[in-house]
Amino acid sequence: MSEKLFDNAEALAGYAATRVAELCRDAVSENGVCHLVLAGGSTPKRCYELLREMKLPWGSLHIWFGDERCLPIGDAERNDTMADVALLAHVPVPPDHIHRMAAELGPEAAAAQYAEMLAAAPVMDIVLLGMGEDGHTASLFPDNPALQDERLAVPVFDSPKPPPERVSMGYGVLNGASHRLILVAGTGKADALARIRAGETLPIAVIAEGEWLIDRDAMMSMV
Ligand SMILES: O=C(O)[C@H](O)[C@@H](O)[C@H](O)[C@H](O)COP(=O)(O)O
Repeated sequence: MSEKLFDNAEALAGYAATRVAELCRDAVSENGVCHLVLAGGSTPKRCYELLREMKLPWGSLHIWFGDERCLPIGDAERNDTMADVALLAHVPVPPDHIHRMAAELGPEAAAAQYAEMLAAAPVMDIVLLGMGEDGHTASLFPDNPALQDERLAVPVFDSPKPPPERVSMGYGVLNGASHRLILVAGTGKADALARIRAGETLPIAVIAEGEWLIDRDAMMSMV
């Protein structure tokens, strides 16, 4: 796995935005289109705010979501709401190129619908991922049955991180993508990073080769 270490979260976000822009341009110049999977949570927000200022072929981008929380449309805690506020409301991605998870329908119905959309979609070009303090990524949490679900999109119940019901892309889609960028910032993530380095197979450790972008706080336990 390739790792880049940053002095702070702002530097990490700045590099991540530049790298995403570069990969998007590459995909569009090669294939005429770029399928970009956004991460949820709080870490990527600053990256999205910086990305929206960049010159990108926005009309050629398709936006997907790595996971979504089963909350009403527009709920402030939804991952697509964060993406809208930080990025999508500010850039001219065609609305029909934004492929939202219908998480408001509940885990099973939303996962079935998104799995159908993914089955008709090409391989994702870029997947952005975060990591939780327990080593989860997207909504694939430790000891959760979703980890063994091989569907393209999977229902998630009993998430230890609220809300308990979610939908997530499965490992097949995440690992089948052309590029993965994993954004890890903050002292809260140091323990999970140390456990992964010690060989623990936390959910994010099952993610295929990717570019790990880590800030100094998250590396604290390594020094
Ligand atoms: O719905 C979510 O919460 C995210 O998809 C989740 O996987 C997130 O990426 C990690 O929990 C890290 O979250 P932070 O970036 O807020 O630390």
